[in-house]
Amino acid sequence: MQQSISASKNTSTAEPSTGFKRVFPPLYKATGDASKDRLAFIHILERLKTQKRTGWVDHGIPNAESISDHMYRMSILAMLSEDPNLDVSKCVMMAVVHDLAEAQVGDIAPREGIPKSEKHRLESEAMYNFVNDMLHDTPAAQRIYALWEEYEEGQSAEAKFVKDLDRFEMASQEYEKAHGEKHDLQSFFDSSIPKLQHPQVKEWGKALLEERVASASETQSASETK
Ligand SMILES: Nc1nc2c(ncn2[C@H]2C[C@H](O)[C@@H](COP(=O)(O)O)O2)c(=O)[nH]1
Ligand SMILES: [Mn+2]
Repeated sequence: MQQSISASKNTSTAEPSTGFKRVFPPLYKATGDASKDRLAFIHILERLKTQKRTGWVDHGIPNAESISDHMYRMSILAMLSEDPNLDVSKCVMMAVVHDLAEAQVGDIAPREGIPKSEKHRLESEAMYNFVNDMLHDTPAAQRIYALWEEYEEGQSAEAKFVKDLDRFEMASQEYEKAHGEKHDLQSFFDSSIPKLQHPQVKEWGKALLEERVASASETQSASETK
């Protein structure tokens, strides 16, 4: 068996070199049949396509986007990077795995009040279940885990850039346009745009807010002329 992300042998209580210690028994128990276990991973990915993003659902948005919708646009936004210091391919891969654990844990929104440490632990358990029990720690699986962990640590230039994309992508969802003022979505802008760090994404955020102001005044003047 490949040297797993765990430093020790691949047992259910294996502690990976990253010091991760599994607390709960895995949701998926490896059968040992690599093909069967890999299919379990392939099937669980479907939840990213069907699970709607909690923040929008909580605000009553009908037909809200899914988790993979969000990650897909982020991956395209990553390809728009003009920053020579960023590894764009790495950013694209990081964008498409950053919320992967939500296939098992669900999309935890800030308003649910789950502590960051608990959210991280639940998501680490899920990622470990995917990589260790479903994908048998193959080098490709370990690459997924490493990208996810780098995003979570948020220290590298790529991780900071992708976190910016996470925030900007959410703010650029056009629910106000689609549903008028019926839903107060101000918190989605307040919690994202002001936190943008990367110059290019800050530029995008500024343009987005200018567009939002212009659109609101168009709506306002249209309603006044009715
Ligand atoms: N109601 C709000 N929901 C928010 C806000 N910021 C994020 N969110 C939602 C969006 C997603 O459903 C979820 C987390 O998204 P990740 O991409 O980080 O997994 O939380 C907000 O300000 N208000
Ligand atoms: Mn995200």
